[in-house]
Amino acid sequence: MTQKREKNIYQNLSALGWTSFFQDQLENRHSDRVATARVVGVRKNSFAISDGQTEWLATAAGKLQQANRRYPVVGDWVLVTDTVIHEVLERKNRLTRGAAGGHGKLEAVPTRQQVIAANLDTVFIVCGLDRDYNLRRIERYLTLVYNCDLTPAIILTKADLQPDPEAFVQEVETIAFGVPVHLVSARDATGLVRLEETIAPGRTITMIGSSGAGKSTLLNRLYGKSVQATNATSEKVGKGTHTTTSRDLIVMPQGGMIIDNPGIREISFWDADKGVESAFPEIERLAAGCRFSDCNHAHEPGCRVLQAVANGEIAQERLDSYHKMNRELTYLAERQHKSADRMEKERWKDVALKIKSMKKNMKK
Ligand SMILES: Nc1nc2c(ncn2[C@@H]2O[C@H](COP(=O)(O)OP(=O)(O)OP(=O)(O)O)[C@@H](O)[C@H]2O)c(=O)[nH]1
Ligand SMILES: [Zn+2]
Repeated sequence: MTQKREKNIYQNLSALGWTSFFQDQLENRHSDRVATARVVGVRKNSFAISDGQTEWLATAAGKLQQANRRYPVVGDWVLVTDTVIHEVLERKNRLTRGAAGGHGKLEAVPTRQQVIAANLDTVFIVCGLDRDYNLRRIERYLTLVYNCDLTPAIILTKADLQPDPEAFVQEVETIAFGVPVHLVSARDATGLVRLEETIAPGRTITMIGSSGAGKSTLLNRLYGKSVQATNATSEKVGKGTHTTTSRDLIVMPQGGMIIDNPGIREISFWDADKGVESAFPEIERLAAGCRFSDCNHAHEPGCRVLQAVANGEIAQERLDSYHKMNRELTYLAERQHKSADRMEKERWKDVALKIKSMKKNMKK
């Protein structure tokens, strides 16, 4: 490959978020037939991929279906020959949640993970200032994002529907602890300029929030024209249906990229390592002052957290929410440890059986 062509390719890819983290993975395996591309859309049986200049459809090689292989999701960097993806590069990070398990119940335990998007710089937690507004749900989203080791920003949409939208910002800030809270309206363009700064060239953002929170509308507004179908434009299809069906990565005129996700009804956790510390820093800080170092902040004497609830420093709902998520994450972590243990035991049982049959054969 000529140096000039290589430089051009690199420029196109870096506009899509390509960095040395991915480049390093290509060491020693350069082939002219293999191209690198980013997954920008997930269709039923294929993937839309782009190298920053051309976009085309590709399918995943059969071997990627194996359980221990990475299967492409939107935002992934892949190695592709013509229209076949045969490898998904290691991810810088990913947004995952638990899937399946009981329905409707928040505390239902998920049985497998669902990677929503990969290689992200910021996650927009989008919440409408209408019936969608729910402080406890924002807390849950924050916990989900922190547990995936990602950077959140909170976007409150539909500011135009409230006479005093700033009051909501103040309330959200009491649980956000330094996470930026943006107030926007797609009606009168409130807050859009400030938001644009976060969509800097090469950066990837994904939006999560319930159906109808205003994600697609916001994306269209930021883009300057309609690139994503919204509930309003597809109303004839029927109410209550999700408008966003594919998770598309859209390159914005601001230079960055936004991934619009279909509304998430159930926010089940999958990554549990981080616990709830990051999302409830004030409770963790107070907990250090409890009389017992293993205090559960339930009914123990000398509990600093319960004291704070009693004197109004911390809302009861906030503590309830803390307990609930803590229970979920602890249970999930234990279960994942157990199944990892079980897999390890089964592996050794296999090895022992193989040795036994080898010995038997040697004796013959
Ligand atoms: N008044 C007002 N309405 C808005 C605003 N943003 C979105 N809406 C309305 O809210 C409804 C839902 O907006 P969408 O953008 O489709 O919501 P979504 O989050 O993308 O929904 P899904 O694609 O189902 O996840 C539509 O009727 C929009 O017109 C806003 O800033 N102000
Ligand atoms: Zn305590």
